Amino acid sequence: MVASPPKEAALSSERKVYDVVLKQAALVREQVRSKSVLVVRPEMVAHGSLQVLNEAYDRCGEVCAEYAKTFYLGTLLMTPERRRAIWAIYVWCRRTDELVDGPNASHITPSALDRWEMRLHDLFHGRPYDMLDAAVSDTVSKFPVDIQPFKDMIEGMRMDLRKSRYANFDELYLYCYYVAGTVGLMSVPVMGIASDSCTKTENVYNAALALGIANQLTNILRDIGEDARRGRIYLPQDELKQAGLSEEDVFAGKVTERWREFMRWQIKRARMYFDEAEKGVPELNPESRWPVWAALLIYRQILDEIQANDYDVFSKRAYVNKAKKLLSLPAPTSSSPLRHGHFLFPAKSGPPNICNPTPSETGECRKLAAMLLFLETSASAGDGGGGSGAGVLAER
Ligand SMILES: CC(C)=CCC/C(C)=C/CC/C(C)=C/CC/C(C)=C/[C@@H]1[C@@H](COP(=O)(O)OP(=O)(O)O)[C@]1(C)CC/C=C(\C)CC/C=C(\C)CCC=C(C)C
Ligand SMILES: [Mn+2]
Repeated sequence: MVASPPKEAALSSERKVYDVVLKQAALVREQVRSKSVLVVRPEMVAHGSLQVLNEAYDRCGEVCAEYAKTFYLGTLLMTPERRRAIWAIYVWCRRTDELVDGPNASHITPSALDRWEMRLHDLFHGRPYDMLDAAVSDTVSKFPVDIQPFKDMIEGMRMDLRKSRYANFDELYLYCYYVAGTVGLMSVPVMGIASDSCTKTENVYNAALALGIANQLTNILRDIGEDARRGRIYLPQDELKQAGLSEEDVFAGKVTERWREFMRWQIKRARMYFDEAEKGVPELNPESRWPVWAALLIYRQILDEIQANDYDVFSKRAYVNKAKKLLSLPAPTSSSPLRHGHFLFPAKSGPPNICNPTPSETGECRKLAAMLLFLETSASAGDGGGGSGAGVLAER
């Protein structure tokens, strides 16, 4: 993604990534303008394979429900077309992550990632390799999703293969863009931007990028102990040094006052990116706002849990239990939204009013009830993807 010839070498990662955001926003603006209103094209497959395609999407939904309860929870409120498109993108992202973070990761090589990128190119050109790829092929044929964020996520996996230390936040930011900011860029064309949105497209994409960065920074802070045990430290080396901390302190896993001070700053920065992301949610298609709010609210609570654990990310794994997930799905009153946590749900973008639902919101309430039921019955309280699991998605 980021070919930086010498003259651009001085550009910060945030600037380089923002150029990608501008390109993505321009692309989708052009595509939507050419279609005037984005019409999801009917199934472009012969009847026989329609059945296979539906099965493929169903499988994607099962994988998302199994590996990423928080994201799956969010998708239950989306329209069926959008929901299954996000499932397909989720599965592609999970399979990509599993190449370097799954049970077969020790065998992965740069050439295997090159082969994965060739498969990506094929599925974008209607030549899917297997049924899970076919769901992504169908998704990208219906929504103005560009290949660049997918290629950049693979670049993030190459970075994970060759790099286990990050000199400064600029390096870490680029990594977070590659593995997580890209998810936001992939998702916006499916989530859709509200027809009455008055903000620039790039502002929505920037918020999506910020949610990815915020999620990844949170994920890194949650997994410091786990990653250190694998010999990986994502925390910026210069910031550790400034805090009077060394790599040995990270490996020793002691919670000292210096460590607490260091973590307070890391958490504060992650929250700043969540704040940036919040600005974009009200600009999304109404049916996509709530899934993103739910994912944002629940994932951000991991930061609260890290603080509640007195910053002990070495012997404890911060997670949001089901009760707290349920509580974080606020239900604003009919007159005005409740003030929840750190922000007020602006009337036009808050979740469905489940106190005095209007007829249109009754449908939303049914969906919300489905979400709550899913939470109640879901086996574990895992957050996000809950790790790489049994590798059932490994590249075949
Ligand atoms: C409803 C919703 C948010 C849908 C997005 C679902 C989706 C496509 C998620 C893909 C996640 C994934 C598997 C990415 C592969 C790389 C990776 C593992 C990224 C990390 C995700 C969580 O991983 P996990 O919790 O499983 O961690 P471990 O593997 O156990 O260590 C990341 C932390 C990044 C996830 C990034 C996002 C979810 C960004 C989503 C952003 C949007 C949907 C944009 C919303 C739009 C606006 C305007 C805010
Ligand atoms: Mn992780």
